Amino acid sequence: MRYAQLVIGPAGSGKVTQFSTFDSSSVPSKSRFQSTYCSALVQHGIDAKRAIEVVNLDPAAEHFDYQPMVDIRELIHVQDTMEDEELHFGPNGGLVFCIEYLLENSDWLRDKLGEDEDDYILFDCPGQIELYTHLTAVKKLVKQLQDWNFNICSVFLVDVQFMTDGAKFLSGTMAALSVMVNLELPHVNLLSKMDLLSKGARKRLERFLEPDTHAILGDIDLSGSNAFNDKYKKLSEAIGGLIENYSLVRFLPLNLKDQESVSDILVTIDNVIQYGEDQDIRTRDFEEADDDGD
Ligand SMILES: Nc1nc2c(ncn2[C@@H]2O[C@H](COP(=O)(O)OP(=O)(O)OP(=O)(O)O)[C@@H](O)[C@H]2O)c(=O)[nH]1
Ligand SMILES: [Mg+2]
Repeated sequence: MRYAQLVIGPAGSGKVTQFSTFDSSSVPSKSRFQSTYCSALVQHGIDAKRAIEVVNLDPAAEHFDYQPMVDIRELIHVQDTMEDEELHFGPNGGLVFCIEYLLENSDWLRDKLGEDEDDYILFDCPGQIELYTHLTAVKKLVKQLQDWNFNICSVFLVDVQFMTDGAKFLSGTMAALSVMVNLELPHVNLLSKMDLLSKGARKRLERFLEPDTHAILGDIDLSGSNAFNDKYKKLSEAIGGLIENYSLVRFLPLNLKDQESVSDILVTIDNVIQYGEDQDIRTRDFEEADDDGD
């Protein structure tokens, strides 16, 4: 088995692009702040003597100091699709084309990934939300990875600054739900950039973290009765009910400045993709044998 996180989320949510604060040759340091999810996880892995690799699937990524294990830009760059005489894509169509091109050339990816057992890989994806909410290319890519023995889960990052009031929280939740329904993968939602919230904002957010629709709806201003408000209220309640009844969408706060937060998230995701279970079984067997006096 191999293990993978598909790291997705809107542009700027903090998935990876900048590795500028990351220096892979440096000594482990618990205090240095890693500015994005992937770099924080890689650094956490180094501190814990655990190999966590990154594969760059963002064909528009500019530059990073860190060398990813595989880089889609070696196969195709979004610039290629925009400058090509026939294709002439804009940046968004170009991104979609690149992911489809990767699918058509999946042998390239398979060879690059190799076949090492127990690899643990973060796939950094582009921040174009349509790729996850309704297009099929990423879904097909996931299927490929599963065929190549990857236990994979999607990790959806949302910038917490866009989630601090009821209405925003509902819309972020709906985005997460669309991704979950489309990808059909084990799924973890993260609120990134927790370090940027004030104490007050953090407190307000806490009410939303356990899915309590009343808290969320109470936060939406529906005072004053008019035709729009009445309809809007009904709609919000219906959406709230959907979220509550299915208990589907939960968000975990991620604070990259807090090592404990990073390690809690990693443990949660490891459980989801069953990373480490084989090792556990092996230890347990060993302990049982020991009890028998062997
Ligand atoms: N303070 C703070 N800043 C963060 C955090 N995570 C990311 N950032 C910053 O947010 C900005 C956007 O982060 P990126 O990693 O480029 O975002 P992305 O999700 O990869 O975006 P796309 O590649 O456009 O899809 C960068 O300037 C990061 O340094 C965080 O946890 N805290
Ligand atoms: Mg990025």
